[in-house]
Amino acid sequence: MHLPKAELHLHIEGTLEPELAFELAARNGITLAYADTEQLRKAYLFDDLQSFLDLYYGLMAVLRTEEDFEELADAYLARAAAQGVRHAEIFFDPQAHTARGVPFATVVEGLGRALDRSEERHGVSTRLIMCFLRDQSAESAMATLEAAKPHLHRITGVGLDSAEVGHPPAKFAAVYEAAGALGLRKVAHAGEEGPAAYVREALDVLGVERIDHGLRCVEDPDLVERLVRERVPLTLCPLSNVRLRAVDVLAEHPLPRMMAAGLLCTVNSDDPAYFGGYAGDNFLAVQEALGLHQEQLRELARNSFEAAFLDGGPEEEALRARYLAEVAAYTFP
Ligand SMILES: Nc1ncnc2[nH]cnc12
Ligand SMILES: [Zn+2]
Repeated sequence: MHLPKAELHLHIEGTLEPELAFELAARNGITLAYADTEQLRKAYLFDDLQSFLDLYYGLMAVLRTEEDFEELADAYLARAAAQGVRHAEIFFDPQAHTARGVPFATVVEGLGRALDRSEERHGVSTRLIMCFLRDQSAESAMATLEAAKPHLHRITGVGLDSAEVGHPPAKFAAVYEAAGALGLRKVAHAGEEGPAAYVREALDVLGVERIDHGLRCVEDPDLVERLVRERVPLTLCPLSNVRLRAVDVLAEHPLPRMMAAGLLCTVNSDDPAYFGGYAGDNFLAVQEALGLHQEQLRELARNSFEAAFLDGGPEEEALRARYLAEVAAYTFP
């Protein structure tokens, strides 16, 4: 049995496995540029974030109907549950779909159908976070927030993803302010490929509560001290960092140093279909490559529930307490 954990950094479109991509392509009459799943998998050799994003956005062409999004999310939840995920806060990229003519409602209602059944079917509680694509305009982000308004009962928060360098958080100050006014929670990718200054800006200008990745904060000791003091959670994604060359090899990942510095670290899978593993696989990989002890793994699991958006009243707090009790009671094999 896997250590119980929350997954807080997971792009649902990044869970599209080659087998499902071909199935959906056939169903929707789309021809992929790859002969088969094997050839597609061979294309998963990335030099950096952009080389991944090109493939990731391209393959989304197969996602067209509510059923497609429902199947995608249900398949992820089944896999996550099998690796100990008890709570998942799931990102989606509405602009990557609306730009292809797929309505916002199709995406969110399709995902929502799978999420509605998740506790019963998979034993996984869920939240949905819509991400703005930072390499698109601020106006497009604002229009996306507007399109989300009829669906806010399904959406917990907003995030910021896609190509980071050259697209600093401040570009999205107005849309984050508007999202906050609607009661949405705020997170943002920062310090994945971009500098530590982007982490600072995400906190100061956007008012985010968590930083997605945040890896490059280690280059700025004052920032590390602040993140520790303010207990800002970082949603790290170790296998992603290796595949996108943010670190050379997993054995050199700064996770142990970051934990030792007192940072509130969590371990997540980012885009597991592309980066070689789901949440449990990431835990196992850091245990092996970095020699983390069992109590450090337990700390990561505890952190994941502490950083989760499970503070919306007594029912959510009770759920969080139950998950934390499961972590405390877990015995390693
Ligand atoms: N790791 C990542 N960084 C930025 N944008 C993304 N979109 C999907 N995965 C991403
Ligand atoms: Zn990400």
